[in-house]
Amino acid sequence: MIRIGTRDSQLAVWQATQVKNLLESLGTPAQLELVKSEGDLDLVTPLYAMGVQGVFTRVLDAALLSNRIDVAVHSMKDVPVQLPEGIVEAAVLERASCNDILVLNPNWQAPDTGFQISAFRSQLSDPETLNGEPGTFPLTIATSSVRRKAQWLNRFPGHTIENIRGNVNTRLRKLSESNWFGAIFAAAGLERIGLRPAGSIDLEWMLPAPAQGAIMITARKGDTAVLRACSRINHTGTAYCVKAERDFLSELMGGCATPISALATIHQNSLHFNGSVVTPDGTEKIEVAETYAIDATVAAGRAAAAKILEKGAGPLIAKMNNEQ
Ligand SMILES: NCc1[nH]cc(CCC(=O)O)c1CC(=O)O
Repeated sequence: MIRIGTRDSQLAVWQATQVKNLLESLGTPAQLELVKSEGDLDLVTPLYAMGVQGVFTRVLDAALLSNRIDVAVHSMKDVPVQLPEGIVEAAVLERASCNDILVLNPNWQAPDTGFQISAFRSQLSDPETLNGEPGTFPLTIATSSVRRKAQWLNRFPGHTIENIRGNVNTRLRKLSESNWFGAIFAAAGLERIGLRPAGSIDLEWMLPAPAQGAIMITARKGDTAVLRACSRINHTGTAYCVKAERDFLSELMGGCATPISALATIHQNSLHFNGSVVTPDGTEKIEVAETYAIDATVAAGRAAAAKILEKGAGPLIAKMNNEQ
């Protein structure tokens, strides 16, 4: 019997249940153990200001190391690139949507100043930078992610960003009780639990967090039976992509508030890698877009990091870290 540790939010339990079902479909019985995390208990402090890595993962790490659970299931983007001593990656499930989406506030009051919501909608779903005048109306958008804030302000410099915290259910409620235009969410988080509101807009132009939309299973190092069972539900293509994205992040990372984005996808025999570094105020952005042969994937993330440093990302990251 494999004991699967998970946070107790609806999304976390859904993800852990996926793992349980997959393991059981291959003949390994499993049960869920629900654990509360600091990231869920403190709903006021923005994540980047909590000052530590792994606010969502630490409690599960402790439960693993003290043998109260056998595996932990995480949204992979919440897992620090450096795993604690004694804990290893056991498997990555096939990635769902990696997009960020804008959920519109159903109670937002349109101003009577000629703001064209339909025109703005088509700007938002346009993957390319627009010619015209993007987002000249000063909207307020909610997110507590410095990465989303940076990319939003880079595209819509006149907008205001408000902080919003909590699991997806809490954030949807806060949005509907606010006067904000909308809030940014990971598509995967809402879609998995059937909460993606009709009319939400996929932000194709916004580059996701490394490993967004992927589910990671961790286990104790050397726990051979558990690691073997998990390896059978690993999705190799996803594992390659998220490894490249997290290698890129770990090569560049200086502080936890650095808005670094990355997305790797596999097409036939190549791995396409897109990465960016944007200053938190949105004024400066450096991007890379590279294609690597699939057999070079082990090095793809580091190669892309070297490329973006060549393009001048180093001083930008250093400047942001100094502002912490
Ligand atoms: N940081 C919180 C978090 N961690 C994982 C998800 C959603 C699922 C995913 O991206 O894999 C979310 C919610 C969000 O960003 O809106």
